[in-house]
Amino acid sequence: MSNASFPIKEVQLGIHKLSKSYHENHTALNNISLTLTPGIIGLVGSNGAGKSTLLKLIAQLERPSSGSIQLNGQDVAGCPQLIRQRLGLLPQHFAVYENLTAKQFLQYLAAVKQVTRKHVAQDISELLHALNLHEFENQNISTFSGGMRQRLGIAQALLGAPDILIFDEPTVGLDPHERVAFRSLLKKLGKDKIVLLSSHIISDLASISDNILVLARGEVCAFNTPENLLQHMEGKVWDIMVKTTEARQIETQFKVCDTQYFDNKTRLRVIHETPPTKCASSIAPNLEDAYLFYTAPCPAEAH
Ligand SMILES: Nc1ncnc2c1ncn2[C@@H]1O[C@H](COP(=O)(O)OP(=O)(O)OP(=O)(O)O)[C@@H](O)[C@H]1O
Repeated sequence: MSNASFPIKEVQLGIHKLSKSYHENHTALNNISLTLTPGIIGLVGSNGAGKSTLLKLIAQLERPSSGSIQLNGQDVAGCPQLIRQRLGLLPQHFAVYENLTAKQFLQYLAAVKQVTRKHVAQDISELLHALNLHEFENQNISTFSGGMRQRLGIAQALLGAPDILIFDEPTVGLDPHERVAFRSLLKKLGKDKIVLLSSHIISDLASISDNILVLARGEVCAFNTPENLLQHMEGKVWDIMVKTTEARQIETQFKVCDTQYFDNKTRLRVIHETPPTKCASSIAPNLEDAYLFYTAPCPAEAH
């Protein structure tokens, strides 16, 4: 497919049968195929599920063992620059130059990234404002708190107005106010950019993601809108109040996603296709239930 079939501003990433193995007998990512278009894609999965591996492959920081990535229909294998020049990246471990000020750091990175936009100084000033760092722009980064560093990391990813944004756990270290501000910034960005966002905090992704991508053991378990994921869970989440001794038995048979203890009773939130017990009542699902439905092993099967 040629680039001409896409509108000038539109960006599309095609991921085709992508696999990555770091060792002979361990596959970090197994045969993943996806099409990503502008919008916010929330990436979730347990530790080691393959989230960072997928993000690193898309960012052209690592090469796949097999499979391919296409930008607007063009295979990027021989030309990683195709993606790199349109990419903003906040890696999981973000390094800074401690002795530069926030403004100097962004100026330096703009030069490294060869940002050619006319008004780089104005862009930097706007980014410092958007991330609530303008008051500290002339302060050395060595004096910054963890949350301020993370915001600086987000600002540097946005330099040059890239149309593919990758944020690996961006909300780590942000206080609740900053999380809210970051979410509203993302909402604006997601209108015409592909924004890939990984997090362990499902509630952070629930309200802003256009689609949620669930990875487990290197494979895609689900890729759907939050609404469709919730709809799929209807009638599969149960509230059960039993004697504490009976609760133990239920825990060994079903996926239990919450447990509350009272005097001699226990309330369980259970995920199952059919009522797990006679006294189970159906309750409204949330995205955490959906996540556990796809990723948690069923205890009965594990035995
Ligand atoms: N450079 C590497 N060398 C060897 N194994 C690696 C390397 N990077 C990742 N892995 C392995 O690949 C698998 C997927 O790791 P990855 O970092 O992608 O998971 P993740 O979902 O991002 O996990 P986390 O939530 O803990 O960050 C893990 O088993 C991990 O140990």
